[in-house]
Amino acid sequence: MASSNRVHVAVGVIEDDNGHIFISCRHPHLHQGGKWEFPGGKVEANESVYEALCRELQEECNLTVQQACPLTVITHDYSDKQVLLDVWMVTAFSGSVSQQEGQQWRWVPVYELDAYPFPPANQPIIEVLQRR
Ligand SMILES: Nc1nc2c([nH]c(=O)n2[C@@H]2O[C@H](COP(=O)(O)OP(=O)(O)OP(=O)(O)O)[C@@H](O)[C@H]2O)c(=O)[nH]1
Ligand SMILES: [Mg+2]
Repeated sequence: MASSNRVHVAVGVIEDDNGHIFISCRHPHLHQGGKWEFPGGKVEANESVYEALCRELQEECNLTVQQACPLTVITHDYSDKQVLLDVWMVTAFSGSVSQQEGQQWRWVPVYELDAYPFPPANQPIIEVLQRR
């Protein structure tokens, strides 16, 4: 499949003051359903990645991004879909954060991330976080 079919996704690793990371469980009917994820979603036309990150985190988590910086970029080919994950570390935010779309969610310490099944594309993100 041509690279233009690759889905560009803005992904936010949100860390609270205790060093815990916000994760939620994807609805079963979605792509990679039942796996845990970092919040985020597709970058729309005419939108920067940062704008997409802010919009998705507002929609999905009721979180207003105040500061974020790029963490890593991952391309991954699933059998049914090609993705480019543009992963950002959210270092300052406001809002009463929770998952807004009925998904299970929790804050977990970085060393516990291994205990959760994530989509295969996420493994490098977890490694980057654990190496910091
Ligand atoms: N949000 C998010 N998506 C991920 C992660 N890892 C990963 O492979 N993806 C993939 O990225 C793609 C797009 O993410 P998404 O489903 O959140 O997109 P979205 O919020 O715009 O959803 P929508 O299509 O319902 O509007 C999905 O195919 C999903 O499987 C992750 O950690 N977080
Ligand atoms: Mg999403």
